[in-house]
Amino acid sequence: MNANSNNIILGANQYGKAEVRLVKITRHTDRHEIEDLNVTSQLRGDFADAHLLGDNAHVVATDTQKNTIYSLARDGVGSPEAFLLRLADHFTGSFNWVSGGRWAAESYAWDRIQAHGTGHDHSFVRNGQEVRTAVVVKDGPATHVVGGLEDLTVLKSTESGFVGYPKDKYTTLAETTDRVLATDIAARWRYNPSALGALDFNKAYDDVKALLLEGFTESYSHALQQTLFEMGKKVMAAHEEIDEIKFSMPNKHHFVVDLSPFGQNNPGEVFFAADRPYGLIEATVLREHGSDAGNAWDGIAGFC
Ligand SMILES: O=c1[nH]c(=O)c2[nH]c(=O)[nH]c2[nH]1
Repeated sequence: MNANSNNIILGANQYGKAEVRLVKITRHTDRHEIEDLNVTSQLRGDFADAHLLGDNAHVVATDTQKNTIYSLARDGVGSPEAFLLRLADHFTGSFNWVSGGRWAAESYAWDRIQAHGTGHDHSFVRNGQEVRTAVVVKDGPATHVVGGLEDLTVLKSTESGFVGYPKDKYTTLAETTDRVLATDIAARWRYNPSALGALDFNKAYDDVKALLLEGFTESYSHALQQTLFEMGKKVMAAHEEIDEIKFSMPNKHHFVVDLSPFGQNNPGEVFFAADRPYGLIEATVLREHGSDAGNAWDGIAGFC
């Protein structure tokens, strides 16, 4: 123990406004567009005096951060990732003691209401399929962008089994070569920083989502672990700008109900869909020599 080991000092810190709900309607024509986000802004930099002395000279108020989110949205959102990058540039460019930060968004999709056979110009219905996520982390010169989605619920009614696992005195699970496989896909993917300038984030998002869904369907699943890896490999093979993808997926068990007390058979038709407990399968799929992740993953909870 050295003489100063009892000194108490300030460690990592960041602060900002969390969960700013923003709806942007673009009405350049009678056919309106809607963008719906939940945005969090957190600044990093020289904020020591605020913590140590109560001197707020560097503290860009969280209320100001909230107002900035709304003001920058006036010029359009575009994509969650592009919007967060604009916020990052704004704050680091406007205050020389702000060296970086973390900006995150969830976004919620809306579809046009189909009325009289066509999509309505200004009436929408929430598309509850999944929540899109985005995170921008800027620390000095490095900028990281992580796209993602969660709660994309999928199920395949066959072409899945689970056999060959170790059996001990606690094992009661019967092997099966035909079961229901269901999960809520949560995935986050990290873009190579050198690819950011040229990216159409909305196009990449739509394509990654489609590939994840295709990957889930494609081959016979020997375990959710195998299916997870196949899904990740498929995304990475098609998107060289993505260096890493993390998954967290519950195995939502569907138990075949014993109908024999009622004199009925049940060849995999009637299930008890248990909501808990569930298996929880998590893994990262990445390029062996991909870009350095830096601190891109800090603060992204629920993934390994
Ligand atoms: O796809 C699966 N992976 C597991 O690790 C597991 N464990 C279990 O009981 N069932 C399953 N299914």
